[in-house]
Amino acid sequence: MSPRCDCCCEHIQKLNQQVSVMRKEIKNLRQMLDSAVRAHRKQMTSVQAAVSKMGLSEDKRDQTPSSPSSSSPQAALEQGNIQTVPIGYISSCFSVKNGTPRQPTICGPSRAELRIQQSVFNNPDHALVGLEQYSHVWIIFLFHKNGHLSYKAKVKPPRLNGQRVGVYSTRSPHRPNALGLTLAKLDKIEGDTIHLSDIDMIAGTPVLDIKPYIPEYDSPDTRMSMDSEPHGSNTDQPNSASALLNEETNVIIKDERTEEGVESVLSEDKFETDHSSSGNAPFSLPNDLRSVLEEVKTFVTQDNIYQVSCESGYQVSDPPKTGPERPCYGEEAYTTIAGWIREAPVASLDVRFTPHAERQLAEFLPTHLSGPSESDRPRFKFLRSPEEAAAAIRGVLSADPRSVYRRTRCGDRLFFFTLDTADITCWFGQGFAEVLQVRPVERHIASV
Ligand SMILES: C[S@@+](CC[C@H](N)C(=O)[O-])C[C@H]1O[C@@H](n2cnc3c(N)ncnc32)[C@H](O)[C@@H]1O
Repeated sequence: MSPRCDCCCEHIQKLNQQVSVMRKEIKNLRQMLDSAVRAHRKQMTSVQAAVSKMGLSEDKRDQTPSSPSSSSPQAALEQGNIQTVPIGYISSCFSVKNGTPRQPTICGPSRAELRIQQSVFNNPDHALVGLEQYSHVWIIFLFHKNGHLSYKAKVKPPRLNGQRVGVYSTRSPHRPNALGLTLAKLDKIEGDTIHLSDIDMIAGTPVLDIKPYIPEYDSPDTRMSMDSEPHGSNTDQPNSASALLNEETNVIIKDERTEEGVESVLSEDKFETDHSSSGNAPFSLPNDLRSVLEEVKTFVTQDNIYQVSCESGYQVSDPPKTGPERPCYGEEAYTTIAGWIREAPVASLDVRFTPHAERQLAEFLPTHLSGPSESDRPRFKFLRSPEEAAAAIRGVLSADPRSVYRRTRCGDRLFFFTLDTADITCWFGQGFAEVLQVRPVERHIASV
């Protein structure tokens, strides 16, 4: 190889310098291009989100079969975008979120009224005709007091004491479409107004829909018992032992759902009453299986009802933190729920009243009583008596209504909530809540 001359070397050096400058420029250009692409993508995403919010998404518009004008109500409906119109607003014994039961079954005497708006129907009372035949109704409503509309994929249910689970495995109010669903007791209907109890909605809650609760449609265990009605004669019936177990499992589910005592649910009376009350013929077992049924009953009414192994055909208890066991036979045989619903890490509390609080509560007049001499006494608007109010307070407090933060960080602070026309003050100790004061809410005294 011939030796390089000086000028060649110099030239090569210059070229190398130029190459390295160009490399740097290329690198810079790449970086600029990358960030421009990122910015563009971001912009596109937000534009797409805005477009789909308006119901004008390109993809979806192409899929619309009958191509109605994209801004028509029909197109909006087909794209899943509807303008909701509340059919009415809840008046209830809970005025603020604090102290409102987290689920309707927590506090039986919780009461509410719902008046159907005339702006929705010319004759709102017509829309309620026939509903009086049902004992319970589903109320679909908006969590209108969610404050900020933010939501997260994982939430911390208060009963899980800080543990996180997917929002769709909970009844959290904070969800993309702030819709609530409550199964309420239908007390009576007066014209355009429905009177409810067992509710967990605050006053002013906009209601979007009402549907009758029909166990045969809404409750898997009832669906099973309908299927099993013709057991005595049906040749397609499953073998008798498994039919028996299936039926019995239904009984267990009823117990879990209603949280009634095991004994009461497993009694023959209750079993038959449940069926007859839902309009079905009473379920009857072949005689030779009755003794087996008795054995099964004795077995499941033992303390370990939820710890029976799958081999015996019963549902295994779901320990907190683990997923539910699947049914051992026939998927539809019974429902399963997350273990923490039944066995939450947050224990229920004993509730007590100080003598002072008891006296204050007794001062409240039952709703139906009035008289000039007693006009200075506070009166409930929804609750029927001080006893009913005491039961409601017990229901609310025994479920520990505090947020996880309050419970863990400032457990010794006083807790205030309003129930109907009473302001309640209480405090929490280890395993209990004590009501210290029950005072009338000023504004209600003035308006009654
Ligand atoms: C956990 S949610 C459950 C509601 C319903 N049963 C459900 O499963 O969709 C019940 C809680 O929502 C809150 N809440 C009730 N009405 C509300 C409203 N209109 N806006 C915002 N939060 C409400 C109260 O704090 C109540 O304790």
